Amino acid sequence: MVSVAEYRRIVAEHMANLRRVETVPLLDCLTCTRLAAATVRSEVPVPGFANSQMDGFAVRAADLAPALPLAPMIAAGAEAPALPAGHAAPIMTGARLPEGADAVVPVEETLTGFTDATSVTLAEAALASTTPGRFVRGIGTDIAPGDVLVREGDVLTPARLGVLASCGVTELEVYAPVRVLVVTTGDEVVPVGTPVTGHHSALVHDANGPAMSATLAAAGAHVVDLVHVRDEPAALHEALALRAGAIDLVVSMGGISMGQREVVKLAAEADPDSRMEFTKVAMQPGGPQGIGTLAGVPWIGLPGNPVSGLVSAEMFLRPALLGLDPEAPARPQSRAVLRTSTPEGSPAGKLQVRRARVAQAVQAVGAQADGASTADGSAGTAVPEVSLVSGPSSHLLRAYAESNAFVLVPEDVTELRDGDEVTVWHLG
Ligand SMILES: Nc1nc2c(c(=O)[nH]1)N[C@H]1C(S)=C(S)[C@@H](COP(=O)(O)OP(=O)(O)OC[C@H]3O[C@@H](n4cnc5c(N)ncnc54)[C@H](O)[C@@H]3O)O[C@H]1N2
Ligand code: MOO
Repeated sequence: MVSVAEYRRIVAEHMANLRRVETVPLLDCLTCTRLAAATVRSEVPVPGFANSQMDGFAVRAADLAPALPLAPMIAAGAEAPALPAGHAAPIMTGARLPEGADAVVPVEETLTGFTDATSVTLAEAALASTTPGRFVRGIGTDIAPGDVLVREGDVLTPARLGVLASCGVTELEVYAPVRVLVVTTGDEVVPVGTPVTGHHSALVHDANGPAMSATLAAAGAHVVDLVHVRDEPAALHEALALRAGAIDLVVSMGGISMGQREVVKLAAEADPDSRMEFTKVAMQPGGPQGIGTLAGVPWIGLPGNPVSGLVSAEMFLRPALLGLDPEAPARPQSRAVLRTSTPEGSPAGKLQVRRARVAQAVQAVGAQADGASTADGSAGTAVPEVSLVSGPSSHLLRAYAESNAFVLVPEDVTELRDGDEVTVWHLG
């Protein structure tokens, strides 16, 4: 049996071989998860010019007087003629600060507002508080030339895309999305839209296909296609032959365990060039796993039970697609206090991954027993409480959908009780 840590390294290595770099327009990175393939530094300062933080009046702080004659108005995007000494210029948010001005008085701190065309009368607050730099956004205060905008491996989040755009970056090097074929298996599985009802029905709707495709896409993969194959190895080879050259990886679900009709295992046996390893990982759920090359394509074979597949993707595939350090937690990790009405078991020698909910309300550790706050008035260190959502079985997909966290029960822990401190991964 392979440990979870070891298998995570194996999957990371397998997936690292699939990475290709491409240069793409920034505007092609908006709708899917993309990873920067190189560090990008700014060549310019942002803001590129000193500008007003408020709608108001550009002034020189040293020239302040209860009433100031007006210079022409400066709109955002317009040129800003120099401010004559002892004057104020109406100025809009984002407009360039004129030469000679060093502060802005917001319109709310004037008695005349924008109504008087010839002068502005300042309120006491403006006279008392206006110092050089007040309500001015200086050159380079957000980004200085040479600042790192994104690092290799960074996800291009909305804010990072905005930062790149604000520096005028039009294209950049990213990792090409891994082109994945998602394969679901099993004679009992039918696509959504096909009825499964009836007295003798032994059919189930395909839950894995949509759930796994969405999981992979959210981690930056390009799901080229989703196909279902019956429990016939020839059908699997056929599906592959049809897509040869168009995919980098197959992620299959099901057909890898101990039965008599395990289609992925049988297809691997029928392919003399296949280099698939079928193994058991010391994890529950998600024990059976397959990895290697089948029909000439890199392959990850996940277990068919819907929760097993999704937990496997969370533990192994998502981190590898995102290029996360295999030694570090793949989600924000914290300790939490377990709340459970009955003791819960966990298999010895396996990492149990329980689906759970972290409460919004947090327990104030260090707060006094009567609920009063600590001597310094703070509420103490916040430790969240966590409750398990349903049992450990891997068909409980709805419970997974209701969860926002995993509780990771280590290999040497066989029982969980109310009040135990546990390790939690916070899912997105
Ligand atoms: N004798 C043993 N039997 C099993 C073992 C074992 O160690 N010894 N392991 C169990 C565990 S744990 C798992 S997990 C499963 C994995 O089996 P497979 O990967 O071969 O998956 P299947 O048998 O094809 O399917 C399992 C289960 O999931 C349902 N399923 C499959 N595909 C879908 C889909 N697309 N949508 C919804 N549900 C799906 C399928 O109907 C089965 O109920 O093996 C155990 N057995
Ligand atoms: O490992 Mo199976 O994935 O427990 O259900």
